[in-house]
Amino acid sequence: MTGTPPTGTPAIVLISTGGTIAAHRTADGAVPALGSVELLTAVGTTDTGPAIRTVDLMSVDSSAMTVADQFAVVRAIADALADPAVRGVVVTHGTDTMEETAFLADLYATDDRPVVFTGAMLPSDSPEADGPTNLGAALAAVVDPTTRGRGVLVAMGGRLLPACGLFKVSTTDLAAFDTVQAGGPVDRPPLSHRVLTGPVPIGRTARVDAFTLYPGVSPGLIAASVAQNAAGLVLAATGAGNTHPDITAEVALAVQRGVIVVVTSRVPYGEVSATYGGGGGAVDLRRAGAIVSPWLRAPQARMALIALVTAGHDLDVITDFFVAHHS
Ligand SMILES: NC(=O)C[C@H](N)C(=O)O
Repeated sequence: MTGTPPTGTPAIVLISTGGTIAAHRTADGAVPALGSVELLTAVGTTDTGPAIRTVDLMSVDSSAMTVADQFAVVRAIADALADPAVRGVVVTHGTDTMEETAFLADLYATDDRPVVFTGAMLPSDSPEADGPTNLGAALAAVVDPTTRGRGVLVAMGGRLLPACGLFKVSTTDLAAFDTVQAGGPVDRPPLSHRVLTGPVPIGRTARVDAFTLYPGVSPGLIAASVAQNAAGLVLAATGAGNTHPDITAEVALAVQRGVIVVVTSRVPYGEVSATYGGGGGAVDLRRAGAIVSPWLRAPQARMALIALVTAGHDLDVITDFFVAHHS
């Protein structure tokens, strides 16, 4: 099943980036050590499925990934899919930021071929390592006809979930991910309504900061971010998108300076909506010029805002984008 078939021959492309799936335990903590060929060896499959072309892209803990690294992953997927003989792509990735990179890849996914991210919660040299099972599931998902056209998927702990709306729910469980909308995935806009159809950017991308809000949060955090030329801000507000009136006032100032502000929630599940007023409610934040993100939570909203601002989209397009990610 493995090998390095040349461009133009039917194949799955496996891109490795590091993470626990590739990690060995050391005296200084677990660190990535394995490349894609070693990951495949651990799966040990011997069936007669398509050959696998391997790409060792990077070897990092995903918590240490930069935005440039994340875009490099998305470019590697696009490079792989540029070969029409490629059936689909599997990406091995750390779980800490998998919801961000997989969603970024989903934003740029413009054809039906499956792209499946996977990782592990236990290092590869652990007796109960979950990586080989997860990688086997990801490889099987790529050749399963039912995964075509479903956007980027994540195979972990026996579950196959869409990247859109995904978040890490456990620091330890093998089924470490869930989706924000209990009962079903968050709708992705149809391919015909995609706004990120251009090439995946190379070089500088827009700076977007994200803050979790809480009682007593200082509006100065937002002011400092604006002073440091953030192009966008994502606020993980309390409840269904609410905060203190002082934050609303600072948001209004940021918006006046051309900063795009997206309000989401620090609560894991459920819709964020403009329901409450009182000066700090999502009704007020929206009046101050913020966009309310109904379903995308802060890590994914931030990736979307980085991609949309970098592509030069204006406030109307960006507002429509968030609204289109509905239930
Ligand atoms: N389970 C994991 O993969 C966690 C690891 N720190 C990473 O994200 O790379």
